Amino acid sequence: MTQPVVCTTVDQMREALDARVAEGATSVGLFPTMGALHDGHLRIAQTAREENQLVVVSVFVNPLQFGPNEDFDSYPRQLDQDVAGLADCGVDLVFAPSTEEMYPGGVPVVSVTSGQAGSVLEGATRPGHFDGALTVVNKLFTIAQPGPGVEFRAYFGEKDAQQLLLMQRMVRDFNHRVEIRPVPIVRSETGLALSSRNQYLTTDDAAHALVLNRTLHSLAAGELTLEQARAAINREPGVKLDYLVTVDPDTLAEVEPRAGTLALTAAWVGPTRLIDNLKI
Ligand SMILES: Nc1ncnc2c1ncn2[C@@H]1O[C@H](COP(=O)(O)OP(=O)(O)OP(=O)(O)O)[C@@H](O)[C@H]1O
Ligand SMILES: CC(C)(CO)[C@@H](O)C(=O)[O-]
Ligand code: BAL
Repeated sequence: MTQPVVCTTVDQMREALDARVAEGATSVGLFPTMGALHDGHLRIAQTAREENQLVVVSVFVNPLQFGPNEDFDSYPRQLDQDVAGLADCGVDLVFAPSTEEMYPGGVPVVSVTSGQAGSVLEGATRPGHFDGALTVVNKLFTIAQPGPGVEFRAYFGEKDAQQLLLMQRMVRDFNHRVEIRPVPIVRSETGLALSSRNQYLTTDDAAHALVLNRTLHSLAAGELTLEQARAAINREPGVKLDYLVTVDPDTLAEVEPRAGTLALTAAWVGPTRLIDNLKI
């Protein structure tokens, strides 16, 4: 098994990437993450491995996308363990920059704004979150851009459905030369969507968190109305609903539940905020 090359600066990253392209790599897959990798991440890294000659995974806990009362300081950081998992997937390059490397001089003067689509749902509870996520991914697209003649793909999980849609919009709006590859949600055997923040859950929390996926399925099956589904989530001990809506998957406009819509939910399970979604 070959160890990935870990680059901590933009220059190192570009040098390593350019060298591999000069050696003949004709496709590059970029998978942006915040680390604390779980099996869902590793599945995505494997998909990127199958589809590209060169695979780059970025690991960066991006301060710009955290609100002042969110978990930036406590977010799990475990780079050595992450690199070991990525080595098993055959990842070539890991880009793990410091905050100073990504944002020399502090908060960037020029940044990406996510508009109306970034101010609803996740954006309503986490103001500025998507501006931060788009800004860092915009930089990553520039940093890992392999240049003309080389296919460039970027991988995003459907768990973060609103983020995925916004990334697609940014690529269209900024004419980024990259193909966005959506990856289906990876779940535990019990149905819980895998998430780095699941590390915060107690055993009881993890059991109560199953109400999210269970309720999405009941809604999709027509066994519950939206109101009943919201009530079912709020009845679960220790769980407090943020939102449960059905939306048009292309616009995020709220619509009645019907085939072709996407049910999206977010809830606090104890102190931990989780999200999930299901296509109806
Ligand atoms: N269970 C999953 N299934 C599919 N994609 C996932 C899953 N978990 C994470 N991803 C995707 O991996 C990428 C990196 O996500 P991130 O590093 O934030 O992990 P996370 O598990 O979503 O963490 P968090 O708990 O902070 O939400 C995102 O595109 C995200 O959608
Ligand atoms: C895309 C991303 C890595 C940007 O920081 C983050 O929002 C995430 O992990 O989904
Ligand atoms: N998984 C999306 C990144 C975040 O929650 O900040």
